[in-house]
Amino acid sequence: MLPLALTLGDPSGIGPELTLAAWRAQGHPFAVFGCAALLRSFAPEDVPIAAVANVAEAAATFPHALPVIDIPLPAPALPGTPDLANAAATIAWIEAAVTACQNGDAAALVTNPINKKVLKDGAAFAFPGHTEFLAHLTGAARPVMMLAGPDLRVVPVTIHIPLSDVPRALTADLLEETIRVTATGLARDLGLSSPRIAVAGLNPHAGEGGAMGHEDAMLIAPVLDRLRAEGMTLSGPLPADTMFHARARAGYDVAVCMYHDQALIPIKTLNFEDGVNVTLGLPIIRTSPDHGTAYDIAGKGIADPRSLMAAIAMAGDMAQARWP
Ligand SMILES: NC(=O)c1ccc[n+]([C@@H]2O[C@H](COP(=O)([O-])OP(=O)(O)OC[C@H]3O[C@@H](n4cnc5c(N)ncnc54)[C@H](O)[C@@H]3O)[C@@H](O)[C@H]2O)c1
Ligand SMILES: N[C@H](C(=O)O)[C@H](O)COP(=O)(O)O
Repeated sequence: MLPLALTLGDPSGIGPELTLAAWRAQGHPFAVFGCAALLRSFAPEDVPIAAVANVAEAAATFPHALPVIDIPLPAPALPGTPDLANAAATIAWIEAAVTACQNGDAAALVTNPINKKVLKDGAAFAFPGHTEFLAHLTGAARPVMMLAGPDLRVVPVTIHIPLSDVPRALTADLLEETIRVTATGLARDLGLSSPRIAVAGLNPHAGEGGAMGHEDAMLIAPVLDRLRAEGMTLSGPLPADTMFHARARAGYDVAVCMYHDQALIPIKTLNFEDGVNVTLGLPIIRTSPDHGTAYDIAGKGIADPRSLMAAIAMAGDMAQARWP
């Protein structure tokens, strides 16, 4: 199978050191889209760094050196101290890696964490994160963020918007499209042909019959009724505070939640070390670790590589399932 395309992410975050650890693990082969000089600057002797011309060359290189498709940084990258001058290169790594996937040179995209504000301030990055940027680059109409771990899968319907904007952003169309993309993605890439989908309410106690809000009964429930009539297996709108204990989780394959933290608090509580961020609804496969740039520990050699390694493994498994 083809190698993966791995982007280095924020060069001052923990992505570079996690990438060295992922290469040492010698899991699914990958080509790094990043800066060879940066990686050489702190790679130990047992991790040789080799600049390669393309992903195909990376396949032969990977067993004995970390292959890098080199797009050099303009400024030194100090761990934990981002430099806005490096924002454009960070974005260029993502663009080049997506092109490699679109050209069929790479099997899937795995992205190390970026810092959205650094990219916005340093390069006028106009997107809330990878999810929306990758949809823009690939022409995908409705990208869906899913966080998947051994104990839970979650999908936030609304993502990187202020909590105060959630009720206004939560439309029947968005909810319906998110559920459809989720069901399709689980069937195509994760072998769940008729996924059991639990849907959270927006309000406390799912609105308490209207006493604590109307979105649950007036917006969410009619969408679920419509999709159930098509044959989908859906439960909800459920009170979110009793959806995530072990017995509740045994009753579904994925939890669709109304906003970012309603989804990400339970998954990062249960599976922070090995959770994976998967973007559904794209024409390419994309995974990412479930964590961010972790400036507070960058360069200290204590960052846990397991989430990145899980993202690499999941990307390889999804590619194998899609193109056996
Ligand atoms: N996939 C992504 O690109 C992605 C994901 C999440 C957050 N972010 C971005 O990262 C930046 C920082 O976000 P944050 O502070 O909310 O979250 P964070 O995940 O960077 O850090 C939260 C805490 O978890 C710790 N942590 C994170 N990853 C770790 C690892 N692998 N091993 C050990 N400890 C780890 C950090 O040290 C920190 O104490 C923000 O700009 C955010 O948008 C990007
Ligand atoms: N909300 C995501 C998480 O906590 O993992 C994170 O910001 C990544 O978003 P993108 O994949 O859109 O960059």
